[in-house]
Amino acid sequence: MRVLVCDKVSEKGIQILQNAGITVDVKLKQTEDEIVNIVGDYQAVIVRSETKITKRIIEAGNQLKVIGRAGVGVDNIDVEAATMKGIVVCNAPEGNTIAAAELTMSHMLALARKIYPAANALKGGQWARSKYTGVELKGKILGILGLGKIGSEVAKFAQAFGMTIYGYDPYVTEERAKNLGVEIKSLEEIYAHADFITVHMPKTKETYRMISTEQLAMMKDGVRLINCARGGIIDEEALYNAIVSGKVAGAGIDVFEKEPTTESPLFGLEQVLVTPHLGASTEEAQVNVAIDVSEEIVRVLHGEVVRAAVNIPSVKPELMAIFAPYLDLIERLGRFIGQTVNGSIEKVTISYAGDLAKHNLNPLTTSFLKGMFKPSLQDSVNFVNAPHVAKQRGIKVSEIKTGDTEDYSNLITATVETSKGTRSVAGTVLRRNRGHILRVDDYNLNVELEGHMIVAPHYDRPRIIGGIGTVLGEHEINIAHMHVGRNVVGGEAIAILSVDAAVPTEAVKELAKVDGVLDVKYVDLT
Ligand SMILES: NC(=O)C1=CN([C@@H]2O[C@H](COP(=O)(O)OP(=O)(O)OC[C@H]3O[C@@H](n4cnc5c(N)ncnc54)[C@H](O)[C@@H]3O)[C@@H](O)[C@H]2O)C=CC1
Ligand SMILES: O=C(O)CCC(=O)C(=O)O
Repeated sequence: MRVLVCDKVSEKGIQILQNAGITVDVKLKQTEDEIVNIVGDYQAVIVRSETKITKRIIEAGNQLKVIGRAGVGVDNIDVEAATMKGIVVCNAPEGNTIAAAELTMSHMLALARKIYPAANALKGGQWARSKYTGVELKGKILGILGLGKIGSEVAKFAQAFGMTIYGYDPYVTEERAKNLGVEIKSLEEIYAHADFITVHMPKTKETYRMISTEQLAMMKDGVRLINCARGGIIDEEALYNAIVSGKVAGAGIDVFEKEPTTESPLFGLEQVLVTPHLGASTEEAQVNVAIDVSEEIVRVLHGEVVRAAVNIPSVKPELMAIFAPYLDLIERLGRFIGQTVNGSIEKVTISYAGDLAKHNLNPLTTSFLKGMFKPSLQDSVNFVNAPHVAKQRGIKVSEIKTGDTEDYSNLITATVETSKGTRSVAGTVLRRNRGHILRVDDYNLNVELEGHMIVAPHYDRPRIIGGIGTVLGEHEINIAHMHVGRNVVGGEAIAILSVDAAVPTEAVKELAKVDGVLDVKYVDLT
């Protein structure tokens, strides 16, 4: 067996592979074409963040069984293409947490004390003390967006410096935050009060450029920002303008929208401290992630149970035939819920009625959790780690089994309680093994769970559905199906629309303004 190592990883990991009888070829800084030409000879590939494993490479990897990421983010790997080809993608989710949290603190301290411009000035022959007077961290408010592994460590470190921590993470409960000593706040509150803001979430459709001109304007004058997560979460052009205008006092940036890069307008500003994606670059972290990913690769190549795969279910083969359509249905119900609830999730109850209830339903519940977390965690949540992620966030998960199904051979009902209310959905598998949603809260309907959907609770009165249609029409979005559920004439109702294209944020905002519409959620099930 042969492994191709495309980015520099610790020798300790390579030794693990070699000790398992695997031939290791280290070929760094290869172009996509070069990798396409050789990847057919390998069963496994290892990368860090630099090399992109594209669909072309995956398609050329005829013998590929596993792609290992020596680190957390798998956004440089086409996970969907790998999954389609049955290739396991695994990562090393924990080995570099401390390294990234410590780099964040380094940026924070360096920004507070203007270390970078002061050092440059001194080396350039200027002994300029008063120009480089800084601020203290003690007594300041730190806003942490994303309270996962790294965000939580940063919270602990910053508390040791006497900072007050405000946190925002839709997937973390008040209780978990309290245990971390973090006060959960809305984004608006953090923007209004924080002296320092640091981001620690994956790059998703939701987080991409989530800090841009509008958000920067809401921030306290003289705020300092740090991005050691993913390039693009803070809009680079908007940040540049906010620093030039004096609104933002400084920024520490480790990651860039385009990487690698040696050119950026931000590089010309002395208030900006930049590092070339060094979050995980400590000797310790590199040993940790290389060991973790190499052990995982050995497990995959030896056909053993994998621990940190981001794209495979763990269902016994004999149950797979029964479970397959329901695994897909329940993951979609989870994705639907994950995109339509308000507030942080505290409790999940899944009720299984019908023949399914005879089996161990753990994989199905796990599939629901995976779907529910997907909108925020993207590919870093998987069948192996979804229950662990729920536990980490203090979310209570329970299953109820009953033989009675009313009208369907199997009916799955998922109820999610959040800090802001409860949402319940029910679904089943109908013709051609397609998943259908049959109930949302108290409203009965029957809609195929796929593609692009809009969920809009509203008052049951004239002109509202017309208003929704007009907004979609103005955005050239075609409505494929529409279902309206109501219980009392003239009371509250819900509209579920299946549309033919993605709904841009602007259109969602306009839909929310239609008179009588109570809430609007865009659900992407593509
Ligand atoms: N600069 C570097 O070299 C490194 C960067 N990273 C990056 O740091 C980020 C965080 O990593 P971990 O803490 O290990 O991941 P994690 O998965 O433990 O935590 C991510 C957190 O972000 C939260 N989140 C998702 N969407 C959100 C939103 N819209 N608003 C607020 N919170 C949201 C999730 O609920 C989760 O708690 C990842 O993007 C990872 O790739 C990780 C290691 C090194
Ligand atoms: O491999 C690296 O150096 C980058 C680490 C990283 O960004 C991650 O683990 O998400």
